[in-house]
Amino acid sequence: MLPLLTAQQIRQADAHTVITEPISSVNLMERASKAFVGWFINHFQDKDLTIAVYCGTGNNGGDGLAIARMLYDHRYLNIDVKIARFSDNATEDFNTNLDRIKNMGLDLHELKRDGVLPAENASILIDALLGSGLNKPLSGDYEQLAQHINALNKTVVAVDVPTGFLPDGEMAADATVVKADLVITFQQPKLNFLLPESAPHINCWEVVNIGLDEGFVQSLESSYQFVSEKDIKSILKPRKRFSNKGTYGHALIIAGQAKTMGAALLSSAGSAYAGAGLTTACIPESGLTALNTYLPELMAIIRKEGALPDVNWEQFTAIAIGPGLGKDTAALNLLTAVFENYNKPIVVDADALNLLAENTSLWQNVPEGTILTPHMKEFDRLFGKHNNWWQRLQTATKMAAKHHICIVLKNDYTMVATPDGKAYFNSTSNAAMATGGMGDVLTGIITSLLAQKYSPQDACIAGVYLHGKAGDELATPNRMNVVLPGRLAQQLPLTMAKLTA
Ligand SMILES: NC(=O)C1=CN([C@@H]2O[C@H](COP(=O)(O)OP(=O)(O)OC[C@H]3O[C@@H](n4cnc5c(N)ncnc54)[C@H](O)[C@@H]3O)[C@@H](O)[C@H]2O)[C@H](O)CC1
Ligand SMILES: [K+]
Repeated sequence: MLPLLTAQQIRQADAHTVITEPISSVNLMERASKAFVGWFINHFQDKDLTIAVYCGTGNNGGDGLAIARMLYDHRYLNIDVKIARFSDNATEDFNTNLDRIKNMGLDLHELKRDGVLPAENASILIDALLGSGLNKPLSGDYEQLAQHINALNKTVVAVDVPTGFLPDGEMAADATVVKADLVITFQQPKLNFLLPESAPHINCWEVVNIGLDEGFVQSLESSYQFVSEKDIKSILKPRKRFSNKGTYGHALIIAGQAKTMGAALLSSAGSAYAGAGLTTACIPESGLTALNTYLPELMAIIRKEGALPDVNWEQFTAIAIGPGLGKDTAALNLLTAVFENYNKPIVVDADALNLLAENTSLWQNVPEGTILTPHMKEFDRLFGKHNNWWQRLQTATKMAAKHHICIVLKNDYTMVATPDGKAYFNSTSNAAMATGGMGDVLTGIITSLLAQKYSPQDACIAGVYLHGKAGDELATPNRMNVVLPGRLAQQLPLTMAKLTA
């Protein structure tokens, strides 16, 4: 796992590295700038590019000066450096880099506090005005300059963090931020890059390693982790020789109404293709033909109107409830019965989440390790209205700890909050997957992994990763505009085989 640190923790790691490596802070700046330049020149290979580097007078600006110098050394000769002298303060490393760049033959301009905005002929702008040191929203000269840069509509590459973007914490919805086509960020993605509020400000980001002390970073025991393929490979267990269907558990999916059988079929397919030994769908009688036709490998328990189905709860190694279930009394009775009769973790999705939100007394019977899989609206129905995703992240970790459950809060970087108060951000999935039924398949996958005896935490982290990875494998090489959930389910055996090989 890659620990995701707050800006304050990154500063600590920075200071620690300077002392223990040891390396001077200006050399750490040199290393960071070199890493930026390495990525930049690989992707912008035309040395005739006209580049303007906008520098503040803090360390982000110091990076900007070092980057300009290094690009010039790499024979990018059309470089113009603009220094925003909006503050009387400058850091020592900024000043050192200013001394280094003077007399190199580059164009250096100073922008004063007089509000005159600079003309701009360059095609690429490097934003090194402010970075992770941002301590208040942009105002005055910085805000005007950021608005001016945005109005130019040029390609912007930001150093570490776009100017005005808060790396972590609650950011005002109307904050002025330099809009970056690309952010080349140091050491790790900043937490707010992973939240939807970043969408208007950041088109994409890349991480470059600047060699902060790994041991120290791990010792900070960050509450936030970024999940990588390596982590999933260590979670997933290959299927064994001499195993049989009993080895891989029996999942029960309680889902669907006459009109919403698709949700039951897709979640059951997710479970079957993710490898549960047996998958039984608990569905209304009207859905039986559809079930048998769609996937004959599935088994059925029929729900008759007005009666609870006769279920031998203990025969199932995992149970999911919710997709397409509806919110009528029958659905509520079923959910109540599941909570009362089954004391192992239960996957609660869709309508079952809404029922839980409306019937808070149900909470007392929620088994430990239970997994909730809400999207944003379901999450807010459960836990109250939130104004932004930072708030949702805090609530998710708090509620997961309070109720000893896992909460899978779905989005581009789906976060899994766990009973120990941590949050794991997923790194797979793509916009082609934004289509109805995708969440049903995810519920099936997580239930399947739970049935196969993965812990609730591992089932969530690996399930979310596999779901996104299967979607990536389909969408990315084929440049597919949309990936349908049923097709994604069929991809799972291949995705899982590659990760367990
Ligand atoms: N470990 C690392 O990741 C390294 C990071 N480097 C670079 O350093 C910056 C952070 O530098 P810092 O000097 O702390 O802050 P900034 O340059 O972002 O800001 C300078 C200064 O500006 C003031 N300020 C903050 N907010 C505002 C505002 N809204 N309006 C006006 N002024 C503001 C405040 O006083 C700040 O201190 C990081 O992003 C990297 O680019 C190192 O180069 C290598 C190690
Ligand atoms: K910046």
